[in-house]
Amino acid sequence: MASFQTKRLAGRGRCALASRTFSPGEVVLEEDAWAVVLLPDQQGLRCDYSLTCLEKLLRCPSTGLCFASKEDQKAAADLYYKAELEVAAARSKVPGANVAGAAPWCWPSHLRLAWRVLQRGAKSREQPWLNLESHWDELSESQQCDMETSAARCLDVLAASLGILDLEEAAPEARQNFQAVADLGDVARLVAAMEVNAMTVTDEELREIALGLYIHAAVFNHDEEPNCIQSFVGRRVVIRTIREVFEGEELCLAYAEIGQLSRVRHGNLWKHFHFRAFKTPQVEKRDGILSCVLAAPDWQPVEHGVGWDPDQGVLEEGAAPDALAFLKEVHHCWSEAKWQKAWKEATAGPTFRLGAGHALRLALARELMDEAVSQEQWSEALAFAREVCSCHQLIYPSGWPVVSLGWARLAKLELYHGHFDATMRCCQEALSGAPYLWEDRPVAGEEVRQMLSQARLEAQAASWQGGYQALTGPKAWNI
Ligand SMILES: C[S@@+](CC[C@H](N)C(=O)[O-])C[C@H]1O[C@@H](n2cnc3c(N)ncnc32)[C@H](O)[C@@H]1O
Repeated sequence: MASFQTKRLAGRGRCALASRTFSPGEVVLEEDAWAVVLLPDQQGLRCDYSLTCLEKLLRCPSTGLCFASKEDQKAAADLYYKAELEVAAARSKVPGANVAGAAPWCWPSHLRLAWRVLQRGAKSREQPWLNLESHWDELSESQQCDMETSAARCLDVLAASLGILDLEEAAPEARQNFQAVADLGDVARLVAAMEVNAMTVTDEELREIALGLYIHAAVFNHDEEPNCIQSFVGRRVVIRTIREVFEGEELCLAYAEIGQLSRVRHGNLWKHFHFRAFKTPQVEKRDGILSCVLAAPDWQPVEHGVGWDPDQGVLEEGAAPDALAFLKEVHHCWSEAKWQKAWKEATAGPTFRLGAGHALRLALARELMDEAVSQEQWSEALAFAREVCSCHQLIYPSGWPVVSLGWARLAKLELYHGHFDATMRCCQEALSGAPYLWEDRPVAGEEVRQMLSQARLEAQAASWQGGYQALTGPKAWNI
């Protein structure tokens, strides 16, 4: 039985409704991408097909695409790579003809994804994108015009990939493949739908690496308190429940960072997904923590804290002027990468300080932790890793992956410092907070379990010998 049924609900479009009751951590959907593209900064570092990160990749001289192995290259060839090679060949034979402008592998990520989706559809003569929400009617005329221009480019490239110079004279199979998807209006809607439906693919450490279209996962709506979470294993998405979900309840994901002030998140949801999100009591509470500024002499929160966002900086609306000036000063140091100075001002200033879960405090603690790790300053790294974990606990719901990853990193540093009880606590938090997280990260999960048993043994030995032994330093920083 399918885990969910798709139904249309007023004001929400298609929705995924649970077909039965689910326990926390159960898989509700596992799906291969219909198409994926690496983000520009990952090209040349990862396999274009499997998304594996490798030092040595096979590089295609015609397209610049890189692959981890001949098998990956072959799998990509069947899906999209052969078509892109045909485009490269057409471009080199007749410069400019039919394939004007930059090659598709140089296009912006969403358009590249649309092209790969279209190409696969032509080959299989299917158009699964016709069901996707595109918000076409809500786009401005100039946006629609841009989408149509992009659609025409996709169709030009598709024709080139099929060896079509003149449709009338094309080989019958190529012509039928092309005609199966050639409606310009539909392709323009496909381009628009990529903005709304593409999922950001992340690696084991939750870094953004690719964009993917997942036809079934695209049914899941957003919720401010989602009951499901997605993770990625190569090109595959795995969606799991993070709490108990009852039969008939809607299965939802978070489209945007929840450890961010709601006004920033809601603005982005409106801009990119065309719907209004509302504040829940938990969101109000989280907003208060993320923007809390403390004032001397008794270090009580100022009445209106000051929000901050890495892209938008200090958010002024409704803020107390002197607290605002304080945050601007800290932000100024942050923007100039003066992490230590910013941290001092933020946490040891005479008049104002940042609350324990303030968004800027978390951003600074993360920067300082990473910097200390890269410089192998392990006691600083430990101090900031602790800060990061305590900020996480205040901000994120339990079971959130970033929280468990934070605990796993801290465990490593605690172990290095011979703090075996703390290591055990961190490992247990990492493993129990989001047990499902480690299923998709078997190597990292094994590392956490090994740290836990090592810390247990060391703690026992220390209690017999009355002291701790020096340990070898953290090896790879891969969790
Ligand atoms: C990836 S699609 C999700 C499935 C979509 N409902 C459909 O009909 O295909 C994203 C779109 O779903 C709608 N949506 C998602 N979450 C929503 C929510 N919480 N409230 C209202 N609409 C939502 C918005 O139109 C959004 O652009």
